[in-house]
Amino acid sequence: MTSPARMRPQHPPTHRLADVVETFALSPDRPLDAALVTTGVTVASTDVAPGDLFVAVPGMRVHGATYAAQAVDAGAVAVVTDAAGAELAGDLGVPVLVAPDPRDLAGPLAAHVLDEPARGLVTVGVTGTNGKTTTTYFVDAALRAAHRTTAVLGTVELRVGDEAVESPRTTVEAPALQGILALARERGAGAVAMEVSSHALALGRVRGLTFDVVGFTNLQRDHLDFHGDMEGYFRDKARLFAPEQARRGVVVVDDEWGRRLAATSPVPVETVATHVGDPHGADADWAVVAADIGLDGVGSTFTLRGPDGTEHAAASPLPGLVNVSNAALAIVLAHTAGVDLATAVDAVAHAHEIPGRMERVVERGDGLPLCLVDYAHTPDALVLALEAVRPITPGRLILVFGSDGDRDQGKRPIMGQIAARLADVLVVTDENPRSEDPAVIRAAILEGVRAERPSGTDVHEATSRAQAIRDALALATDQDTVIVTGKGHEPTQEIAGVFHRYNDRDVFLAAAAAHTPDHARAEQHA
Ligand SMILES: CC(=O)N[C@H]1[C@@H](OP(=O)(O)OP(=O)(O)OC[C@H]2O[C@@H](n3ccc(=O)[nH]c3=O)[C@H](O)[C@@H]2O)O[C@H](CO)[C@@H](O)[C@@H]1O[C@H](C)C(=O)N[C@@H](C)C(=O)N[C@H](CCC(=O)O)C(=O)O
Ligand SMILES: Nc1ncnc2c1ncn2[C@@H]1O[C@H](COP(=O)(O)OP(=O)(O)OP(=O)(O)O)[C@@H](O)[C@H]1O
Repeated sequence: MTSPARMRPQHPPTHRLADVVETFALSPDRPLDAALVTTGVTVASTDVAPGDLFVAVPGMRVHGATYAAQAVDAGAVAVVTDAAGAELAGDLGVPVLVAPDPRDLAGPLAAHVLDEPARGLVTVGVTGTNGKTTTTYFVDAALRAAHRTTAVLGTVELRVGDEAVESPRTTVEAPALQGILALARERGAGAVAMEVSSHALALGRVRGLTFDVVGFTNLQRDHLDFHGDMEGYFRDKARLFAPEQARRGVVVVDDEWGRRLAATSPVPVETVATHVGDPHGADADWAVVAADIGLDGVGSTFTLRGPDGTEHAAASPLPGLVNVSNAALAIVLAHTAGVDLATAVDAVAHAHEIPGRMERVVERGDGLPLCLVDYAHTPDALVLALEAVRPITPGRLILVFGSDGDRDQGKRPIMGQIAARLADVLVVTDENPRSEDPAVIRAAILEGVRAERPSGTDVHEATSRAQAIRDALALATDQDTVIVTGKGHEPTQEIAGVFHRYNDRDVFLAAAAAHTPDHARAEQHA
């Protein structure tokens, strides 16, 4: 698979270094050779391509200037940094260009050097605590119906047209983002949909990009270690709704944070209320006025009232009311980004599977249960996932799950308790144990399970995640649903510092292929 660092244009433009220095009022440490040119920008020495400007930013761990010599060895033509960085870097044999805030500059600098790639693209950004990935894929489905080639960027992957690479994080660093946008433009893409994390907003990763439309899903308690408190978290999210970042916005007003954002946003916003019967729906521009579980026994149908009062029959292809919310937001986002409303409604209803998000890996039938993979790894998300799957499960709900090591320990028994309350059969296993003893993590989960289900009936434990999936399939009939939660699309499992190639979907498919359905078992015994 291509490295994210290689998601760059093949034929980048060329800019004279002296012009860049003048445009951004940089202070060079020496007279500049008029022949010096640059063709790219990066903040990571490991990603330098010959011709790049290396922007050395002060980080939380280390100053990027520590790696300036490596960047120059890899072909960087100059280093942009602050005064402290210039001192750290010393004499590198290439110009050192000083700026007061190199982190803030990295995005605009990359956009300039790559000739403002976003200008030729329709751009949609989605932020919020939950639902970013799902909403972004729904938006991409609608954009694809209107623009033949699109790009979609987020937690799961960085995809331009048919080429995809694993994503290093939800929102990549600013110069990497501009590089991907330039690649998208080079490949003839018409539109880009991307997730914008709160970390990205706080760390300027989308600086230099003014989105055509941005969306807000919701705000729930999360990442307070980084943002300090809910006010700080909200302030960072709200940065996306500033005029230099977005032309227009669409805000889900189901929670108080969304209502506050809509009321204070400096850019024009449309509001969407997605809870049927919520009194805030009356004031919202768009509102979900009816919703029913039903589409193919998996998704939901719903009615979306528009600003002119017209009602539109719409559908979400994923189970659960949260996905009605995500689908409604995506439809309005795509429409605001120029997609005809009927086209957006139809495209979202038929959106392809989203890797690891309620992904249907095996369909029910021929002795096999419905097999789903979901990313739910918090107590709230686990409740939503199990509640969404119950109505489409004629038999038993079988859950394979665990909990991460080196992360929130308090949630382990809570997840166990929720699982025991909402699922019928449990297979407790490992997620990413990291540096912790996996048995200790499972024991904490099982403590919560026992609190809810002291009998221990239908509770199993498996020391290997792949074995847990095989065990679950062996227990299931075609009336049951097996759902594996926690890792979603993840391509690796982290155990004791080693990332092993591992993916729930692949294991599920292999186990299903090897599975001997009930009726065949009965025939074999006959
Ligand atoms: C808080 C945060 O996001 N930190 C990220 C940030 O750290 P930092 O700026 O403090 O950088 P640093 O590690 O001190 O290094 C300083 C500079 O030296 C450079 N460097 C460093 C090493 C080297 O060999 N060469 C080199 O050039 C780095 O690229 C960086 O520019 O830049 C680093 C380099 O790109 C990231 O590794 C690091 O992500 C950390 C590991 C991380 O886990 N980030 C998470 C929290 C994050 O961003 N998550 C959100 C999603 C959250 C969610 O919604 O769940 C995301 O968008 O993914
Ligand atoms: N609109 C929503 N409101 C509340 N919860 C949601 C919503 N959409 C999805 N979820 C829950 O959040 C989980 C993550 O969904 P999704 O991946 O789309 O969100 P995300 O914002 O990208 O989160 P992450 O960064 O963790 O991937 C899902 O398992 C689902 O249970």
